Amino acid sequence: MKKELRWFADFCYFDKFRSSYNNYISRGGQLSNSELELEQEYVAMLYQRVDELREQASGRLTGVLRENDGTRQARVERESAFARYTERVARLDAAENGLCFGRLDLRAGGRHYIGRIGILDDSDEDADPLLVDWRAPAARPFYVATAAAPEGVRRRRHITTRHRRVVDLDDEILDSEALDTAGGEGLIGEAALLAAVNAGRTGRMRDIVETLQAEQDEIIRSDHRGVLVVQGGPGTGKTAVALHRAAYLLYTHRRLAGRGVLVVGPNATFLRYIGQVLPGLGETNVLLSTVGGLFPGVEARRAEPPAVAEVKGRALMVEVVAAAVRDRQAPPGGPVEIPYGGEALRLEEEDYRRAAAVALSGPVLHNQARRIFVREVLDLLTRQVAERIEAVVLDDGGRPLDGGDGQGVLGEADVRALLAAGYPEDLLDSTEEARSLLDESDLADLRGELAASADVRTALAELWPSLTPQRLLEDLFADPRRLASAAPGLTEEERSLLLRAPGGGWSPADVPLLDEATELLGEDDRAAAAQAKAGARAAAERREQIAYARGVLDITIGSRSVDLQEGDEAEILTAADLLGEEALAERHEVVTHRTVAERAAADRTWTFGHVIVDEAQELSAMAWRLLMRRCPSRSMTIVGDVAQTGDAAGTSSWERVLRPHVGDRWRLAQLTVNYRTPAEIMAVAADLLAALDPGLRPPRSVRETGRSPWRLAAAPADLPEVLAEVTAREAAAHDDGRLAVIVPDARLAELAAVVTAAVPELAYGADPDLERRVVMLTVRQAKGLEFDSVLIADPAAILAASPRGRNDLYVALTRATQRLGILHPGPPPAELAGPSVPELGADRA
Ligand SMILES: Nc1ncnc2c1ncn2[C@@H]1O[C@H](COP(=O)(O)OP(=O)(O)OP(=O)(O)O)[C@@H](O)[C@H]1O
Repeated sequence: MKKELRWFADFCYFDKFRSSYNNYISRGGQLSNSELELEQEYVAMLYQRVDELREQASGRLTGVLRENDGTRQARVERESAFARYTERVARLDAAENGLCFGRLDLRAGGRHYIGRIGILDDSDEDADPLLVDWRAPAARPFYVATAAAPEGVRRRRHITTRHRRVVDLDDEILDSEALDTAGGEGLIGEAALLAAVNAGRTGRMRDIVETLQAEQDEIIRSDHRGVLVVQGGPGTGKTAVALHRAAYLLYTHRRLAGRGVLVVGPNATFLRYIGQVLPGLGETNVLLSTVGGLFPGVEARRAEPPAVAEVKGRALMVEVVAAAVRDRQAPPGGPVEIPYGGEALRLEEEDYRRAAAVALSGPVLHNQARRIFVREVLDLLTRQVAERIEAVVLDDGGRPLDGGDGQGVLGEADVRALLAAGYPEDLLDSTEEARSLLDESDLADLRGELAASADVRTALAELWPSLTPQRLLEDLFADPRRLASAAPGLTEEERSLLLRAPGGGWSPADVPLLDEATELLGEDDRAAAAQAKAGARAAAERREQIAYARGVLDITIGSRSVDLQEGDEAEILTAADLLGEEALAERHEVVTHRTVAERAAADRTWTFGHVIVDEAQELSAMAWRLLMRRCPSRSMTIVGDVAQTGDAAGTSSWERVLRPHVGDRWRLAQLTVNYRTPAEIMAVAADLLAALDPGLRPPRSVRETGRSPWRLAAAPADLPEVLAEVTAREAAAHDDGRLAVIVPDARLAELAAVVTAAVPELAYGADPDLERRVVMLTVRQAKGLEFDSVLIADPAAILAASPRGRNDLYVALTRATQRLGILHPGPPPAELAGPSVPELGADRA
């Protein structure tokens, strides 16, 4: 048997694929050369068309940049044309690899070629497209048609290309008659899938448009309205499906592009891992973020113990934050004296209550209410000062006192008294009669003086502070009394977990609290101060625009083949001079040049057209509140696996998570096939899952590898050295794949130090580089990722580290696409002592 066929047989042990192997063999394992050539011709024609389209779009882009009509209207039009052509070029670029990957031969005659983008036949408007976008309805049968339900398709062909060359064809005949006449030519589509899932990992997730499976396609194309929960075991393609759904929705509902799609993932490493998938599909109106990244201006880098994050994530924190705000509006507990004009003004508690009641009588937030409160208190203080003035210059009957000349005009003594009482000097100049001192405009001036007084301002700031969410939380966490008052529902011990000195930055679990606080506080007074800085910002923006313009020139002129006219070249090559960065910047001055994703990232109040949440089981109740605010339409796709929940604040029930926000108005879709983890490894994970919850069923693996996972015991003291040696051996034995060593949180630093000595290329740390061949991760870091080979060190410590230890170990066990080894100090944990993971002989150690 030929080597390739043996390789193929390796992957065809599994029953589901034995038939496709047999079919391949019965075809003689031969590809028809003439078929290959025909497809090559067609694919070459498609690439040529793409090249033409790209040239056209680049030429138009250059044209847009050369226009210099300075009217606002022209600038707006230019901006929109610029965005359109830039996006078009990006889409065409993104489609370069695997432009065309399928063909459907229809029972009714005719055929569709399926690819990454749609290409129309310009020469004949009525003709079928030359290439059908994978998201178009006409492409759907490519993913869902079966022999039993062929959807009008006679033959489905997978076309594999490499660098514009067709290298393989796989046909599936979906018509039983054709199957007979074709002499047993049968179902071979799975070969492309198996080739994809068996391919070596690169540290970057790939798109799966060429091999999407029916259950995945159904989810991707399902209605975008409402909340869709996609539950599936490890490796079932939840992340892949979520990302392809984003691409599908943006293609199908173009207006979504204006508001963008938010994709939320568990950490920065994961976001980098999936970061290429959507741009690779030509979609850019997507913001990838963690929950911690969704509060502009705050970088949530602070590390804190899981127990602290768990308390911060509880739904009860809604009340705590609200109470913390209310406490900042509490009466002072007695009269307040405010120095003014050499004497003290006095604010009774009752006065405070009255002002506060007025301030809070409408639907206003703390900082808006403050403005009303300040107005009320200033009115009150103004009256007090006025009364004092009157007491100085009026007699008991309200008549002016004799100023010394018997005419009722203020005398020197009166003026001195008024000045001492804080009455402004300039008002006294033209005054003849005390009563006239206190008309409306005088009172307004008097009020203005009060408002400007430093003492009055200090008192007001204490009575009703203008608060940023940061200050509210810092004050709250720094003061046990404030915490006790705001969080009576927490135990003493839980409150002490929240205590910390001000400063030191913010943690991811703080971000939903900051967001919650902002909702109650509203804009603080610093917004006004910020406006004063607007001038400086405008200048900075202008600099940014100029830098941008320079970038535009570089991109459009330097790196792209543009549609040059005769003699244009010299001109365009000096376009920076011709247009000038300044001039170009000006053209972009009125309308923003930032992408939807950039604008959304900078704006806390931005609401997205659709929100996708990955590893959604990990999110706390507070994080859900934040996300729901970002998506008032509740058009959401939530993907996760409640059996993989590791975060103490996470959930084991979608119902519990969603009920407060959407009641029972959500749909559940399930993914059942595991594309990542081979059956041998999944058997180990299944034992653990049964221990976790006998009701849970692991997903069915799509393949076997014929390789059993193994475990190896080490003396506890030797574990680091043994791990280093095993890692080095494993890395050397499979030098073309990615290897991950998954370790307990608490041992990362210690084990990394020893393993690095043996494997210097090891990546580890807060945000490790997944493209390195060998990486050491905690379970939390490994969540959502996958590697060709995985070593797990000290599983007992992973189990013991948290109440969700079994979930964590389940995650660790299901990261490998090929090989799994487990290194345990002393005897193995009971969960791993079964026959599915045999102990390695001493010779392998
Ligand atoms: N239809 C498919 N064709 C090819 N590869 C696929 C397909 N579906 C899934 N895969 C691959 O299977 C692997 C697992 O997919 P993915 O990471 O999306 O699973 P997941 O359900 O999110 O896993 P986990 O819950 O463990 O994070 C990925 O490499 C993905 O590309």
